[in-house]
Amino acid sequence: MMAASVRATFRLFQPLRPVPPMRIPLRQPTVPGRTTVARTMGVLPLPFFSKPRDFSLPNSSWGPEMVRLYEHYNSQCEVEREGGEKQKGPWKRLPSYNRVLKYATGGVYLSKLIQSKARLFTRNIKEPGASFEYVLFDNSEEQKCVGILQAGHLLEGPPGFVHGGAIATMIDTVTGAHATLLSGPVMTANLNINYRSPIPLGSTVVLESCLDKKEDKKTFVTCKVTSSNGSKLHSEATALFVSISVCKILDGV
Ligand SMILES: CCCCCCCC(=O)SCCNC(=O)CCNC(=O)[C@H](O)C(C)(C)COP(=O)(O)OP(=O)(O)OC[C@H]1O[C@@H](n2cnc3c(N)ncnc32)[C@H](O)[C@@H]1OP(=O)(O)O
Repeated sequence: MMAASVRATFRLFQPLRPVPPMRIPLRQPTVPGRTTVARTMGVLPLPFFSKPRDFSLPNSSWGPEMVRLYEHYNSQCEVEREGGEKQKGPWKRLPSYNRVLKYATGGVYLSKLIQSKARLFTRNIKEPGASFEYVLFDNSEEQKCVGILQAGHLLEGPPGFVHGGAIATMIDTVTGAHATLLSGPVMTANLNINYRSPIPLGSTVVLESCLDKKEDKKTFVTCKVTSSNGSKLHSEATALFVSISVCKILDGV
């Protein structure tokens, strides 16, 4: 019964795009001599619904390079035409939440129904600036996705530098989000990374994911991690994502 209702809710799934909150019919008590009136309620009471916090907006832990790069891409999300009219620009900022499924269903605590303590790995540390501070921007025309990452002190690997697993996590996150935008629900099948130069802890880097090719269920992307001014190559990667059916995840794959 629960699995069926979860599956029904999942039909609303739209990767990285919020859907409006569910409107639930609420029955009024029947008044003698009148028919039952149904009205709708905006959202269900807590704990089932709440407004998710977008973690990809600037906070006080962001350093000048992180802010500069954010503003660089954010200013291209909306452009002003000659008459002062605003229109969509080439880039789109992707909002980010600490529960993927909660967001995908417009605030429904779907992941609570599946696993109450589940949190997105890259958004599970509350202290701002301590781990992954990042924001993603997508350029659908150029089939590119950019991630700006400020790597916090909890991501240490070699003394003073970022852990290779943390770098892999961010590459997987940027390429995974990109592949999802390109192909719908996917899972990482293969990720190959060459680490070229270490990333100093606390620094800001840019991850650029580009579509290589699509073949049936397979989406191939490449990714480069560079210093914030682009002068140093830190890592380069290739990744393969395979399209999956969302029901497969619910059935335990
Ligand atoms: C918004 C936040 C974004 C975060 C993104 C994070 C993404 C993740 O981390 S996902 C977690 C890590 N990944 C996993 O756990 C995946 C585990 N693996 C699986 O579930 C499955 O093996 C899966 C889904 C990848 C592929 O299974 P399945 O759907 O049965 O694919 P299958 O039909 O066998 O293969 C499809 C094609 O892909 C190819 N393929 C599958 N796996 C691989 C692989 N590892 N390497 C190379 N090719 C592969 C097959 O050869 C086949 O190719 P072709 O069509 O040319 O014959």
